[in-house]
Amino acid sequence: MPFHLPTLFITAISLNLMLGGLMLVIYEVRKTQKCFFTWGISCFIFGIAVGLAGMQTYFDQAWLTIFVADVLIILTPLLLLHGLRQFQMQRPVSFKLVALVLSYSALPLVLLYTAPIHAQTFTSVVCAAIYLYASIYILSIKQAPTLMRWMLFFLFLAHGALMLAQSGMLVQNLAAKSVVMLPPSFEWLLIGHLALTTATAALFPLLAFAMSEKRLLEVTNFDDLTHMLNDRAFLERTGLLLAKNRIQRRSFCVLVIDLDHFSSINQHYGDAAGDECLRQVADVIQGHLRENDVAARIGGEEFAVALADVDRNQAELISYRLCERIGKTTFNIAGETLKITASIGGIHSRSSRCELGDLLRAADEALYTAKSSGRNRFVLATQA
Ligand SMILES: Nc1nc2c(ncn2[C@@H]2O[C@H](COP(=O)(O)OP(=O)(O)OP(=O)(O)O)[C@@H](O)[C@H]2O)c(=O)[nH]1
Repeated sequence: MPFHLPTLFITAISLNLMLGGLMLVIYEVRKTQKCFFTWGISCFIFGIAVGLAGMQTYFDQAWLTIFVADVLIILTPLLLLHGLRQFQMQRPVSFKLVALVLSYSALPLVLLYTAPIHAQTFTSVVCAAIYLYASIYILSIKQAPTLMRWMLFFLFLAHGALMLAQSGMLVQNLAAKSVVMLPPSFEWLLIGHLALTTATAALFPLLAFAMSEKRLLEVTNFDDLTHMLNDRAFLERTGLLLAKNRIQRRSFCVLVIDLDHFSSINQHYGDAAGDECLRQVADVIQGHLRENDVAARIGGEEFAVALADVDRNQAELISYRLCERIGKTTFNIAGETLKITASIGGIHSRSSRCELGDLLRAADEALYTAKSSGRNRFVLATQA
């Protein structure tokens, strides 16, 4: 079915103006994310470029309807790529790459703009190269959710392939005076182009919101210093583990690990050294637990561990190993090696009715006993 070319142009312009407006609205509420401003401008520029290109048959000014239009068409994916770089780096990014590619592309267009199909072939090849590059670039944005990264990869790849197909078709019709004389299948390419632009533009805000959501969860659930769970997340996850244990009538153990005389590390080596020590202790703890166990930093130099489905012997063995491993680890801090010990208080419970608050209180009491009886040891209480 042949399409009416002016209708396609008008649809493309309106769609891009709408998408550009949407991006600017998002930028208005998320001023720190400059990428939305860049993507918005990219949509507007594409709308203007399509408008100029659409005037080819009505307005005999090739420098405007071909040269300027094609430069703007190349600028569109370049700005899209620039926005992705701003998004990835989360800081101002230099426009050097955009300026460089644009000037190298504008030079051949100065020679080609009197031959519309030749100019458009060149423009399509440059755009294809930028889209293909963007498809590889998006895979390097590791902080983006995997599914979204792959969706954008395929969209950019498809856009690059479409642009190559467009240039192939243009090469076969180099004798044509304008795109109006091209076969109807050319219009299908334009429709594909519109569909891909819309899908890509719709994914960008989702990408940014998914990232903010991820960051928010990190801030609320994880400790910045050690990247372990924080006390809030520990209570939440251990509560779930305990509920599961209740259903399966399995025994449960909570350990509270407190570093000994930690204030002296800060006093002798400084707070930064103390921080590094905490990070390394966190690694030691996490390296000794099973996949289903929950470990967290619940206070300054205090950690907690919830062990699901362990009998008393296993709980003792784990407590002993943790104490021994922390005590034996040599911490390399600011060129110096130092040692640190930990005291562990724990509660092993066989009751399916135990409450987390009670278990933590009992573990704290056991910790107090471990500290007052000399430190660098574990005390494990039992709740029937
Ligand atoms: N570097 C660093 N120090 C911290 C952090 N949070 C708490 N601390 C320090 O941890 C120390 C805890 O001191 P205390 O509660 O007296 O305990 P302690 O010196 O380990 O002695 P005992 O627990 O009785 O063996 C204090 O000096 C805090 O400043 C942190 O995030 N980084």
